[in-house]
Amino acid sequence: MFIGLDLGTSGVRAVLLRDDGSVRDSAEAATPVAHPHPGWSEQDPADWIAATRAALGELGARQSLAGVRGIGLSGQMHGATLLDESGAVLRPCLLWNDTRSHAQAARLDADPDFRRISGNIVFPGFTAPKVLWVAEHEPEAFARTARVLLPKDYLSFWLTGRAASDMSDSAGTAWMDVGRRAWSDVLLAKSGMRRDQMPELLEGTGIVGPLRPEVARDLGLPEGALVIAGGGDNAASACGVGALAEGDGFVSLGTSGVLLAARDGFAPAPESAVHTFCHAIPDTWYQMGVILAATDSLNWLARVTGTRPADLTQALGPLRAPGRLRFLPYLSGERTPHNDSAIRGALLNLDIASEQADLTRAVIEGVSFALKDSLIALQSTGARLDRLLAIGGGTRSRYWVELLATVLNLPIDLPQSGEFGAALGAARLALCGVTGAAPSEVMTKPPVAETLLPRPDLTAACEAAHAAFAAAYPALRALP
Ligand SMILES: Nc1ncnc2c1ncn2[C@@H]1O[C@H](COP(=O)(O)OP(=O)(O)O)[C@@H](O)[C@H]1O
Ligand SMILES: O=C(CO)[C@@H](O)[C@H](O)COP(=O)(O)O
Repeated sequence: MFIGLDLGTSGVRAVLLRDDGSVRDSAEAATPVAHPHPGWSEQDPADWIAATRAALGELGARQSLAGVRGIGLSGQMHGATLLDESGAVLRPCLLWNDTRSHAQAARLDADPDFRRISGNIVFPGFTAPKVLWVAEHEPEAFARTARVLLPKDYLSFWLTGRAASDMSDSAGTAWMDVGRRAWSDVLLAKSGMRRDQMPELLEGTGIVGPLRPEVARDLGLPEGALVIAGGGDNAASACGVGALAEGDGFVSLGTSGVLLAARDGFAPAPESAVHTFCHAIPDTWYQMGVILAATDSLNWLARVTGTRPADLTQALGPLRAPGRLRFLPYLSGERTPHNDSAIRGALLNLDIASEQADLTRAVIEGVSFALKDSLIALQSTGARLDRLLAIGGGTRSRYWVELLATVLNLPIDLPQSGEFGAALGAARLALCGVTGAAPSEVMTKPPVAETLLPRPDLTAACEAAHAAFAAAYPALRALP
């Protein structure tokens, strides 16, 4: 048996896989996020460990974990976890949606070597500018930094005692030569870092090592079980839904919104503000557009209206054409296509008659229009997407998925209920890493429960509303 552990922003999810690759069970535990100042987003790595314990504890209460041979990891990308010489955490992890390092990111991005070697814009969410922010604002913590680890790699370090990362997650640091799948000494030096502060780089199926005996006992796992490097959450999700080759892709409605296209080769296009990263399997890459607040936008509305996201979407009834109420989902700034960490969200055309359901529709329309901007950016790089598979918590709303199919003008497949996300991908990477099975055999596409087609009666209205949405960004940006 194999376990996949996905360290998401909102929690840790554990999936138990049988040796034949089928899912036996899963469990999850929540992790808090702190926003001590506007634009800041942090987590305490101790909470990741507590949530891992809780999720595995729940799994172990229902299933025997004695036969587990491998544990694969997946996680939210880009976070900077700073450790001292002894391996102790120096400060809370600065997360992917923390935009405080915009000035440092702009400075690094102005040096053409970063885009040339890493193939990507240096977004404020990436790891390098965050560590530079620490160097400039918390010099004592920086001086004591012996190692910087991504969130799932910190978990891997705690599990095994070895500091290792995988290509797909490390591609989001801005320190990597993404085409050559190696750390770039040039980019490290230009951000004041040294190679000895970096973890060893493995492919996603690479073996990090066996569990530390005390950790194995703590988690109720067998002592010989191997930890497998795994992947950043989007690459791992791609493994979970079998998006491995050109033409395969998915849309994810999670905290962030992601539109991902698998690519056979490395074809960077930083000017489009899409991300070009290594896939979690060798010699493969992918491209994606990322928006920073997808279900986070709905969560914001739920919070301020004192309700729950599911209650908001369940109250919607059948799909309607977008009205004039417009939401710009830039609550945490935006990556694709604007690369603008200073921009913030907006509600336009509020009316005295606007109801809560109108706000809900406007929010999920705004997120869908932002994903359309990502699709346009992806298509400009030559990525081909004829249909998409939809994953993430937001897909529990059929209204949202049908709207998205209509806005993107692409058929969207909804997988049958069950596991198909990053935790499954991580477990599949563990299976391949331990047994040597070929990823193409193991990482199959999920059975489709339903395909939602663009609604021809609503496509023109969605196109017009998207055009109005796109025109609002420059106007919003120009405001003092
Ligand atoms: N019925 C629903 N309709 C719309 N959104 C939902 C529904 N149920 C849950 N969600 C959203 O799904 C989110 C969690 O999605 P998930 O993909 O697990 O996020 P992440 O991986 O970023 O932690 C919740 O924060 C919530 O906003
Ligand atoms: O920043 C990115 C990708 O570049 C995000 O996709 C994070 O990796 C977080 O993902 P979720 O918690 O929304 O799954």
